[in-house]
Amino acid sequence: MTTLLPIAIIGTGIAGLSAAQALHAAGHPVQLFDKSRGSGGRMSSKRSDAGALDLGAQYFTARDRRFVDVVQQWQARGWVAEWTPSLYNFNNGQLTASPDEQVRWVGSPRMSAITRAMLGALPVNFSCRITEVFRGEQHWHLQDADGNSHGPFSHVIVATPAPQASPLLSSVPKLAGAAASVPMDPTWAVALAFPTALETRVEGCFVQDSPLDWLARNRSKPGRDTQLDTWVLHATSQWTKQHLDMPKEAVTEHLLGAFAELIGCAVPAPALSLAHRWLYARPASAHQWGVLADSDLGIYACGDWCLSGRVEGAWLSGQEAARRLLEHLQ
Ligand SMILES: Cc1cc2nc3c(=O)[nH]c(=O)nc-3n(C[C@H](O)[C@H](O)[C@H](O)COP(=O)(O)OP(=O)(O)OC[C@H]3O[C@@H](n4cnc5c(N)ncnc54)[C@H](O)[C@@H]3O)c2cc1C
Ligand SMILES: NC(=O)C1=CC=CN([C@@H]2O[C@H](COP(=O)(O)OP(=O)(O)OC[C@H]3O[C@@H](n4cnc5c(N)ncnc54)[C@H](O)[C@@H]3O)[C@@H](O)[C@H]2O)C1
Repeated sequence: MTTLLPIAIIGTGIAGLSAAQALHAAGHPVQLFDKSRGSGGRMSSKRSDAGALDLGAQYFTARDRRFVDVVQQWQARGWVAEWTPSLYNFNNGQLTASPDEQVRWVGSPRMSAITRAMLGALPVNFSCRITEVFRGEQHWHLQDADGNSHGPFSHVIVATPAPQASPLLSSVPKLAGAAASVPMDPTWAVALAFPTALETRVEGCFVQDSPLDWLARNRSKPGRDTQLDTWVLHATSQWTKQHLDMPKEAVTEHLLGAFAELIGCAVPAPALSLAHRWLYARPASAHQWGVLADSDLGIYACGDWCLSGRVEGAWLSGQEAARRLLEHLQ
C-alpha cells in the first residue's frame, strides 16, 4: 500500500478551504497553514464586548449554480442564514430607501462560522506565516517565519491575496508575475456599539460621495448579539488609500463623523469603537483566470483575485484549483 503525501494549502480563507474540502472528499490528505490565529481571512469576525462583529465581508450573493447549491447545503446545516436588511442608498446628500429582490447570505451566528465549519477536523497550523515555498528533487517544502520547515508535500496550493501569493510562487516566475500584476485595494473598517438603539430604520446602506462606501447594522443580521446597537462602517478604497497610515483613533473619529452626517438621526458617543485596516481588501480589477497553475510542477494559486473579488469568486476559485489538481493526477 502506498501512502499519499499531503497537499499543502497556504491560507484558510474560503478559497483555501474550498480547495481543501474538495481534495479531502476525493481522498487526498491536506495540510493547511495560516498566519492568523484562526480561519476565515477576510470572512473572519472580531470578538468584542459587543459580541462578534463582521469587519470584513458583510454578506454574499450566490449567482453561479455550483455556489447556489453549496450555499443551500450550508443553510441546511445552519452555517448560513438569509439576511434581509432594510436597505438604503445615500447619494447627493439624500438617504433613500433602496429595497431590492436580491438574496443575501451571512454566516450564522457570525461570518466566521462558515470557514470554521468548513475546516472541521482538517489538519491546520495556525499562527504560521509561510515565507518560502520550494521544490526539492521530487516534492514541495515550506519554510515559515519562525525558521521551521514543513514537508514533504506532493503539491502546493497558495490561497492568499495576490500580493502575498506572489513571493510564495517565486519558484515559478510566470505564476509569480501574474500574481504580482494584481494590485489589491485597502479598506478601513470601523465598528461602533451604542448602548441605546439609534432611531433609524437603516440596516444596510450603499454610500456615494462620502468617505464611506457601505454601512451595516451588525445586530440586524440573524443570530447576532443584540444587547448593544452595533454598526460596521467601510471607507471607500480611495479614502483608505489617502489615509492608510492614519492612527486608528483618528480613522474612527473621521468615519463616525461621516456616519453621523448621513444617518439622519442623533448619534451619541459609542460605548465601544474599534478600527481595522484591510490592506488587501479587494482586487483593483476582475480577472477570469479561475486558478493559476503549473500542473506539471504541482503548484496552484487561487483566491478571489482569480475571479470576481467576492466570496463567491473565492469559493469557485478554490474549487477550480482542486479540480485542476485532480484532473492532472488522472
Ligand atoms: C472590508 C471588506 C468587505 C468585503 N465585503 C464583501 C461582501 O460584502 N461580499 C463579498 O462577497 N465579498 C466581500 N469582501 C471580499 C471577500 O471577503 C473576499 O473576496 C473573500 O473572503 C476572499 O477569500 P480568499 O480565501 O480568497 O482570501 P482571504 O480571505 O484573504 O484568505 C487568505 C488567507 O491567507 C492567509 N495568509 C496570507 N499570507 C499568508 C502566509 N504567508 N502564510 C500563511 N497564511 C497566509 C491569511 O491570513 C488569510 O487567512 C469583502 C472584503 C473586505 C476586506
Ligand atoms: N469594502 C471592500 O473591501 C469590499 C471588497 C469586496 C466586495 N465588497 C462589496 O461586496 C458587495 C458584494 O457584491 P455583490 O455580491 O454583487 O452584492 P450586491 O448586493 O448585488 O451589490 C453589488 C453592488 O450593486 C449595488 N447595489 C446592490 N443592491 C443595491 C440596492 N438595493 N441599492 C443600491 N445599490 C445597490 C451596490 O453598488 C453594490 O456594491 C459589494 O457591495 C462590494 O462593494 C466590498
